[in-house]
Amino acid sequence: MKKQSEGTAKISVKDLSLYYGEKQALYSVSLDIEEKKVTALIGPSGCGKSTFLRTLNRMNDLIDGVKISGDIVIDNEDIYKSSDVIKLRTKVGMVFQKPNLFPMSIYDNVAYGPRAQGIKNKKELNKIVEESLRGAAIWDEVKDRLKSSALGLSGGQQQRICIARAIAMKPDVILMDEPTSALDPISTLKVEELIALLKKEYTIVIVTHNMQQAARVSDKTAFFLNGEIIEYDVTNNVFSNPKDQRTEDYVTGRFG
Ligand SMILES: Nc1ncnc2c1ncn2[C@@H]1O[C@H](COP(=O)(O)OP(=O)(O)OP(=O)(O)O)[C@@H](O)[C@H]1O
Repeated sequence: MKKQSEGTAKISVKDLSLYYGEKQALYSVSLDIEEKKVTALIGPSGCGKSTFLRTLNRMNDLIDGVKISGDIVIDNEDIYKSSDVIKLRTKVGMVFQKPNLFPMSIYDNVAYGPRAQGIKNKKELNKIVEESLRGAAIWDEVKDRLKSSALGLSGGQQQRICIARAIAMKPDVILMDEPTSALDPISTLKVEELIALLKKEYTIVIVTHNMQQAARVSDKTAFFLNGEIIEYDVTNNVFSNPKDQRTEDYVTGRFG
């Protein structure tokens, strides 16, 4: 039973099903995602975690033959009924598995989105770039080389620049699809520390294969299996006191 004392739902998903052509990938998924918390999506390969994540900013719309039913309400607005996908993707930013910076300077990468939105004033752009890099805990490392190529940074630094690029759009929600799977342990730790800072301001949903990571960074965890949510609870309960045998088997490493 869901307790009423829990935080406010920023995102409310009801009865969401998704098909890639004939193949069903999500089965009537319902989930309330709390504001300014970190929600982890875990489960074995192919269970639908990334598919689910991508529905939250309509990234699946870009794939041919995708059919979606159900509702996703963000801030009282059904995102599949409103047609303004650009506005949605500004509000719900995304960070991918591999850093995907543009072959341009650090500054231009972070300023890219704001410029595309029409911001041209240099002072204003400088402010956004600095605030975003500070917000992504990488300002001190790059402040003296803002005009150098972003691709000259380490993978971990590049991923934090990707996070800065997302922050520069002033989103409410940041989706992260296995953001540390391509990183070494020290860079992973830095990104995890950053996630802990970011949740003061943003609602974060993260897909991870790394169970320790889910346990370290998230407040709530949803366990997916074959396109369904098997268990969704406070992270500590999912890992220490799971209600479903399948969750227990997964978190204790019996399959996956
Ligand atoms: N573009 C696509 N076209 C067709 N089927 C797809 C597509 N993307 C994903 N699928 C299928 O949908 C199911 C769910 O995939 P999804 O990538 O969401 O799982 P996942 O849990 O994120 O897996 P992983 O942990 O391996 O990334 C899988 O069976 C996958 O093969």
